[in-house]
Amino acid sequence: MTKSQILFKTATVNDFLLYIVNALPKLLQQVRHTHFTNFKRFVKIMFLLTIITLQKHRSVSRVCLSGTGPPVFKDKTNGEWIARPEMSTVEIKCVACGKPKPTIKWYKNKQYIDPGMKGGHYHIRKWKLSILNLEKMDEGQYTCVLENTQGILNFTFKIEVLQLTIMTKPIGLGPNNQTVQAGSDARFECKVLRNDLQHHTQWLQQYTVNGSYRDDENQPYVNIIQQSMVNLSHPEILTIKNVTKDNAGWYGCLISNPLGRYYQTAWLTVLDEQAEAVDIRSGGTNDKEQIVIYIIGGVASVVVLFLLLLIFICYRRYKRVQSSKYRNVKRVIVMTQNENYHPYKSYDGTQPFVLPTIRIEPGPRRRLSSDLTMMSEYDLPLDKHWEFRREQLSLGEPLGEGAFGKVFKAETVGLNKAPTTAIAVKMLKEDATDRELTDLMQEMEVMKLIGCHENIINFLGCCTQNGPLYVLVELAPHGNMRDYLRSRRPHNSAGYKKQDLEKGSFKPLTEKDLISYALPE
Ligand SMILES: Nc1ncnc2c1ncn2[C@@H]1O[C@H](COP(=O)(O)OP(=O)(O)OP(=O)(O)O)[C@@H](O)[C@H]1O
Repeated sequence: MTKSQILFKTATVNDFLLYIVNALPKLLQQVRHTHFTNFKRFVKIMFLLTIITLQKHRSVSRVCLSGTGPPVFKDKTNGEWIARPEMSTVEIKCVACGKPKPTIKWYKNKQYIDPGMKGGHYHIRKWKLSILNLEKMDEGQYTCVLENTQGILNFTFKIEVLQLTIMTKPIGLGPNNQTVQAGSDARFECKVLRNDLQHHTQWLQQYTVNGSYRDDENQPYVNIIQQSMVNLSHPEILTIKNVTKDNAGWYGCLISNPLGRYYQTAWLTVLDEQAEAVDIRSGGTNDKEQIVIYIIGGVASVVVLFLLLLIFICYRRYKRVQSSKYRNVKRVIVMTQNENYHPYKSYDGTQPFVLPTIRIEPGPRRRLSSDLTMMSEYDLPLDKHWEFRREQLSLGEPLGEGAFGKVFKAETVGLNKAPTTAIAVKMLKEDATDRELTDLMQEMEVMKLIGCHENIINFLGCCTQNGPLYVLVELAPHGNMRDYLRSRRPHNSAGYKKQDLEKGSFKPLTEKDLISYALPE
């Protein structure tokens, strides 16, 4: 036996034990499934030695008989139970004699193993079955069946795959430092993160000798205050009930197994009742501060709400003022003051006439009587000479529409001392603009300046007050000239031929008519 080997001579079942190797990693590189990062430190590895009990050899014959006979084992792997470590190779053989020469078949757990199957890790060659790179799943019963015409022979091996595991000392977590009030309970916890073997947990309390926690050999002075026992359900937890100031100090958790130990200490701080009282007082102070903070927060919220309300009220008032301003606006038609403007004189071409303009002025808007369906937002200048009372006017059918105005047929009472007179009334459309109003007024002013003539449609008067602007003109009984001429145009558009005109059912214009229109009377 060398330093790195151990030899068991004539091993017996009593040698079935756990063997722990304390070695440098470089000596252990041959062990499969081992990986070491620190090559300087010694490590402990545990091996399990398994002892296999052997069966008696059955009908194994080294010499084959020459005569006819059933299969007989000539050579066979010893034992029924074969244990091999993972990743190793196992080889079992069943060599048989017999005449005729027997055939061999292999079965795993009664399942036939096809010798022609490729890619697996079973290799069957003559009388041998080899299993390469053993895995846990290869465990099972392997049977060889030998057969000839004279008989049949079989044998079953049980193969077991052993897992080799590197085991370590326990790995733990905790305990942590604790701070508790005197009279309450302290609780330490020490978790076992890894443990490969049965472990033992102890809780130790360190004490001082001459003010020191350690002796001359730097070993702590300790008392065992709790350890694993059958009736202790949670040995990893240490509870110290009703702690006093004397309980303050170092506490250690010791977890040990055959490979080593884990030891960690934690400090217990015990607060006395005075400190608690101080704490309560400071807690009271905190409460007061919180109350002050709540009060300030509440007041601030109220102030913010008040400011928001104020802003809202101011905004509403502003909007009201704005809208009332708008409501009080009136549009005033202003005729530019010009002493050359003489509306009652006939226009001689030398005097400029004034253009009406619209000015927006603040002031209450005048409300019209309800019988006037069309409201007027305008203040038109009163021209007493031409102003006609609306009451003496009754509107009739529409005559036509222009670009900005519409014309209605109307009857007047008392105009030019006639009982009733049919006239045309020109007015603005509903959606007229300021510009269209001034245009209509301008048209009216021009007619006033032109004066009266028998060959034109004369201006008769106007309604400017208490309602929309009406411009009263003479009625053209045939409407406008274009429509009048078009409605009497011959259908063939070939011109006015005397014979065509006479044949027509309508009353077309004659050449005489056309000439009479062209010539001034
Ligand atoms: N005095 C009138 N007698 C009978 N019908 C009229 C009279 N004045 C206007 N009309 C009819 O009303 C229509 C519109 O007249 P209006 O004066 O508003 O527009 P226009 O002068 O024809 O066109 P624009 O306003 O675009 O210059 C005319 O085409 C005509 O058919």
